[in-house]
Amino acid sequence: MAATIAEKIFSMKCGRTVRAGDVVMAPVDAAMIHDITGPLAVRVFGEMGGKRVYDPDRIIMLFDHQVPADSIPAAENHVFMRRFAEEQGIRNYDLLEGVCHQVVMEKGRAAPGEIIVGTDSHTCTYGAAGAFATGIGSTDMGFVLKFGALYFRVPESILLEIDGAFGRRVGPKDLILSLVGDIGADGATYTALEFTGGAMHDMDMAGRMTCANMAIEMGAKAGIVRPDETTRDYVAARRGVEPLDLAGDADADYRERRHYDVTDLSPQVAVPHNVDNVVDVADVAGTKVDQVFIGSCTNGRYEDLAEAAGVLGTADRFADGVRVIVIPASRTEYLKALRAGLVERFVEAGALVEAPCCGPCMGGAFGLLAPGEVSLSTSNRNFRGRQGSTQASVYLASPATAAASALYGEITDPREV
Ligand SMILES: CC(C)[C@@](O)(CC(=O)O)C(=O)O
Ligand code: SF4
Repeated sequence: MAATIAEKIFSMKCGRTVRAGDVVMAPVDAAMIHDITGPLAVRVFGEMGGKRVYDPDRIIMLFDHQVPADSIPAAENHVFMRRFAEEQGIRNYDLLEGVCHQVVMEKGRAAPGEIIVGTDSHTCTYGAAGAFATGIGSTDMGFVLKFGALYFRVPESILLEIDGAFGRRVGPKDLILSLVGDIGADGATYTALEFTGGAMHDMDMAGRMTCANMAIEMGAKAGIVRPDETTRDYVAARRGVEPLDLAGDADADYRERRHYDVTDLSPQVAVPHNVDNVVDVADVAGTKVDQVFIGSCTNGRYEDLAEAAGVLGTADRFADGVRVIVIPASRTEYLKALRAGLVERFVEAGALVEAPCCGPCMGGAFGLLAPGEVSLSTSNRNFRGRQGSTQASVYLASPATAAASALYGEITDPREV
C-alpha cells in the first residue's frame, strides 16, 4: 500500500502497517540530551523509578548551550550530567565536541529509517540523513531513557518538491527561509516535511542539514530528506554499513504537495521579530548592523564558513564598528576551518572566532545585544529577546549574506560583492 516516508519508518519500527493519525508506541534508535534540557530529563527518569537506562549506547549526551560553563548553576548542571553518564556507562558524550545537532550527525548517529528523539526542538536536523528525528520534552525523555520507546501520533506528511539550480551566492539557507516564509511558522504544525526533487538531490549534506534544521520553524515534527547516494555515502563513511534505501511513494496520501524552483530565488532575510517574516534581501538592504553572527546548528559547518570566507575574498577588514562572531558548529568543523586557513582569514579581518558552542544564537553566555542594536545571524530564530535585549533586532540570513553585511556594516546582497 502506498506510504509516505514517515509512515514507512513507523510501520517498520512497529512491525505492522501504520498510517498517519495512528497512535503507536515505537522503539527509539537514539536519544539525545544536552546541558540545558537534559538535567530535567534525568530527574524525571529517576522519579519514574529509573535505575538503569534502556541502552547506554543509544544515549548521546552533549554539552553545548552553556559551555564553557557560564554560571555556577550551569557548572552544577554539567557535574550532574557527567555523574549520570558515568553511573550509567554512557560513553557518547563529550564536554566540548560541539553543538548537539552537528555532533549527532557527524558521529554517524543518524541513518535512514531510524527514529531519533532529542530534548531540543532542532532535533529534526537529523532528517537530513533520512531519519524521523524530532524534539521532545524533558518529561517524555525521562520515559525514553527508562523504556527506550515513546508514544507518537504518526504525522501526516507534506511533500516538498524542490527543483532548479541555485544562482551565485544563493543556497540552502535562502531556500529554507523562503519555505518558512511561504508556509508560515504554523503552516506545517505536527506534520512531517518530505524534501525531494532535483535541487535537494544536488545538495550536499551540509545544505540538507540546514533545511531539515528549520522544519520546526514551520511547526513540523520532522524534516526528512529523501535518502539517495549522498545520504548513503555520508552514513556509510560514518557507520561502515550501507544504510537503508527509503522513499515516499508517488501515490502516497500526502496532506499537501508543494513544488518550488530555486533557479530565480534571491538571497532571503527573515526580518524581526518572526522567523516567517521573510523578504528578499533587496527589501532590507542598507539596514545598519551592529553585530554579525556566523554559526549555530543551522549554518556553522565548514561549508558555511567557506561560503562566508568566499564573500570576504581578499578584503582587508570587516566594516568598522561591526562585531563579527564566528563559531564553528563542532571541533571537527573547527579543525577543517583551521586547516583551510579560514580561521586566520576571519581573525585577520577582525572577527572573533570562538570555540564550538551555541553562543549568541540563543542569547547565551556572550554576544548579547543591547537595546536598539541590530544583529544579522545565520541561526534559525529571531523572536524578540532571542539574542539579548527585547529592544534589539535579529535578522536571519545565509552565511554569504552575513559576510557581505559584515563587510559593509549594513545588510548587503552577497551577489553585489
Ligand atoms: C534549548 C533551546 C535554547 C533551543 O536550543 C532548542 C529548543 O527550543 O529546544 C533553541 O534553540 O531554542
Ligand atoms: S545552535 Fe541555537 S538553535 Fe541550535 S541547538 Fe544551539 S541554541 Fe538551539
